[in-house]
Amino acid sequence: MRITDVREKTFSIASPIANAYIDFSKMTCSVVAVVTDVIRDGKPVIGYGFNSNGRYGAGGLLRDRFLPRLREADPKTLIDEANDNLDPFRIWKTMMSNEKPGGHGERSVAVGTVDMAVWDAVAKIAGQPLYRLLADRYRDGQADDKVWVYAAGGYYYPGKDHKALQAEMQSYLDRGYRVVKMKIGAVPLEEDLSRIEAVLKIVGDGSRLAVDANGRFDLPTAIAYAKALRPYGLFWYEEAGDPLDYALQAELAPHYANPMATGENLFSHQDARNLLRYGGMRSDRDWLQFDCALSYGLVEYLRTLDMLKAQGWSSRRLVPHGGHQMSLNIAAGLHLGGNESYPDVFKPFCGFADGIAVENGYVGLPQAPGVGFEEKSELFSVMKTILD
Ligand SMILES: O=C([O-])CC(=O)C(=O)O
Ligand SMILES: [Mg+2]
Repeated sequence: MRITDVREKTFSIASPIANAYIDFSKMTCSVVAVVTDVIRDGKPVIGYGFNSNGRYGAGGLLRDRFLPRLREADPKTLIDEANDNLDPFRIWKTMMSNEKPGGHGERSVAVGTVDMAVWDAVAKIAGQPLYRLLADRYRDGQADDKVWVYAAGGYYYPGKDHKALQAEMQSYLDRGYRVVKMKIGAVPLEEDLSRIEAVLKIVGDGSRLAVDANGRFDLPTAIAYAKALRPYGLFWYEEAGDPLDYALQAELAPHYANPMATGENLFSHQDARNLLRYGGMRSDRDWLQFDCALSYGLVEYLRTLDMLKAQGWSSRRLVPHGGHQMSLNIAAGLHLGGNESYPDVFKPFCGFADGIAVENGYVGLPQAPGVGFEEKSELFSVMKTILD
């Protein structure tokens, strides 16, 4: 068994939306295909992966360093002999050879993208949906058959008034979501409060609305928002300050007793550990949003899960950023608290398999082998062009 080809192609996911920190007018996304010589249903098994929104495609890093290392490796060193499959851990080690620790930068995006494709291939070779394979290997066969998801949107874009924001949120509720998320921090506090109140008129209760500042605030601004948000009893207050400013997060906590969330821009288990060591995050109410696709993949995410356990955190406090099917499989197979969903933005990389509806805030998973990309026709028709 061997990898016969591995390819990357960069796609545009540009749109006019903006959060408090960036607009997405030039956003791109890498897709990777890992082609194997294993035949299933008369065809070679091909694993696919892509990187999450918010970080740009990693084609340069992939072409310069990570894909050549895989191509040059002795195929025998990439195999899991016990399971007669590819070995994601050995593949990860090969990709990371001659890489110094620390300063994680964005190579974690490149490696995370390949890692997704490798796990997709591994599950296809095993003939199982990925979440079942993960539950069998790591959770005594116990998988969740549905996953809690929330609808992320509420972006700023030119000309978007309260009415449009309310219509967007109403449409998420109409599609079965119970909790929605909106952006804050790109306009003055008073204006954000009026946007929030407009959305509360639609969702009814603060416990059904999360807000996301995308790391925009300094400590005084984060505290001013905390004080203003507190009475609403929101689902969570996300990424108030710079993702690496653990002291800010810790100093904010006493000002905000309600749940907070952060972690989407921490790309390694060491950075995640620093958040738990120094960020004042509270294991009884706060949420952690590490996204495997941006942070060295599931091989690294398993280390993060071990670290979390050692620090006394439940895996149910994890709700990954990114709204992709890979994290949905991880959530179901490894017992996370839920997953993000983007019903309308970042198409076609957002959303779940065709014909699987959100019901009362929960979504099921397709039963096809792999991550389930082939079950999402709009996405797969784009993904497969990488091999043309
Ligand atoms: O706007 C973004 O960069 C995405 C984001 O923060 C989220 O989904 O939580
Ligand atoms: Mg966010």
